Amino acid sequence: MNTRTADLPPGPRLPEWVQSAAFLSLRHRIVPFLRRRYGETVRLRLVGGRTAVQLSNPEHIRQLLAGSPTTFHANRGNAVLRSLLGEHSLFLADEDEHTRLRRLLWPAFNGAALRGYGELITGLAAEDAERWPSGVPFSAHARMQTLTLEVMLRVVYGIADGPRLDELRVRFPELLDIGPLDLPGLQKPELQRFWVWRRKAELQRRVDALIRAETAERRKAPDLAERTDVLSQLLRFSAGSGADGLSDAELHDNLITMLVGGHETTATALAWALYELSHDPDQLAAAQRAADENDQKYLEAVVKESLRLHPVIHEVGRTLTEPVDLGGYRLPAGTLVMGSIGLVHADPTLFEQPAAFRPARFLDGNPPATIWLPFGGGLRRCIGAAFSLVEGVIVLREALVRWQLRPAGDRTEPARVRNLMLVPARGARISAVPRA
Ligand code: HEM
Repeated sequence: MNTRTADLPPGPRLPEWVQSAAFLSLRHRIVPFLRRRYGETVRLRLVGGRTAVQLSNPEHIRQLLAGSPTTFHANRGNAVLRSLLGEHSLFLADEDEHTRLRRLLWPAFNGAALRGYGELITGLAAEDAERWPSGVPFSAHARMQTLTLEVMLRVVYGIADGPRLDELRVRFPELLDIGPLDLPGLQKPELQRFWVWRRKAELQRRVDALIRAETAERRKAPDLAERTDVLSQLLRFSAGSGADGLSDAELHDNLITMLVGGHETTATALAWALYELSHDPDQLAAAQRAADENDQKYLEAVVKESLRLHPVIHEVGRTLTEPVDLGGYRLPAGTLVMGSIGLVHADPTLFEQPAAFRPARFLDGNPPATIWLPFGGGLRRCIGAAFSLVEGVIVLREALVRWQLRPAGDRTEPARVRNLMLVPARGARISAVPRA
């Protein structure tokens, strides 16, 4: 390895708070600039004296993601996420705790389990597509958010019609809408007795109570053995794993984690896919043909290309527990090392014409996993990756067999940061008329 023992990589000299604020709110614009200005490995200084290093060379990112879990911690356990997700979240766990939780959650995401979700998702996607407005511009992002929330409620949580479902439909989006004003309350629980933070804390308590009530009922459900939703499967697997099974608190925290990790991410990927197709008659015709023939491979390529061109998560990070040689530098313990998914996906040496939307690039054998990174990688690769691809294929099929898409504006929609994700800044507006 080309290791220097000298300093950290070069990077901007602006004050920490400027670098942090810029990175938090404009990362997708700043990161390409930093790459051009300082090279493929760049240092950032964040508030609290924290050093971050951004990698854009795929081989360095591969080393980051394949690194030992004792050296490369997710360490996402900052107060904000901990307060929202709960201390037993897979997202926050490291080393043995992470391995154990992942083993207990995995059976609900493997191939056999995924096959069981298809029918339910198809029903929800078809029902939604039947209700699209005709000939009137609408936000594909808002529409897809409503639909993927419904998938979460019915397919992941397995909640049946009734007052609990109605209430969660309203409360979940409120809970997940986290603006800058909410952050102090999440970081300092003592503030939760006051002002807007009190309302958010009450909301979280109410959601917690609803999930606990659902879980308690489901445990006793007479049809638990036959149910295919994620929660029911986890309850069954857990009961079968003896004392080592998921505790109630672990189950609860990871249900919230799946909601946070899987709802808006999938909605965003689908919204961009519909937006891109609406602007490209040839790609739309190819995708419609695939929908008519139920060519799942092609439809999956559409979702994958959407995630390449518009990665929802712009970078994936690990914190070093000891010094590591990476990217040509000896990085000290405590450094937050980020692999830039956005830069790799936009690299013309890796993807021909990277700014073009071309699903076919995913047909003749996938691009190597080291350069298509929307779900991160290594032992922590997104546990819901296959789930969201299955969902994406079904939702696209049900929409495209029914609707002719049309653009509702020019093709210049930028992304903006929302809840740590990159989402379409203007909602990915499209219009649709029934297919002839
Ligand atoms: C297009 C949709 C999605 C995208 C782009 C996405 C992206 C990601 C990324 C980048 C990570 C971090 C991986 C890493 O650190 O290497 C992650 C982790 C995770 N995702 Fe997703 N995700 C999506 C859908 C889902 C769904 C549907 C679920 C669950 C139902 C889910 C649950 C999780 C969980 C629990 C983790 C933590 C995994 C771990 O630390 O072991 N995600 N996701």
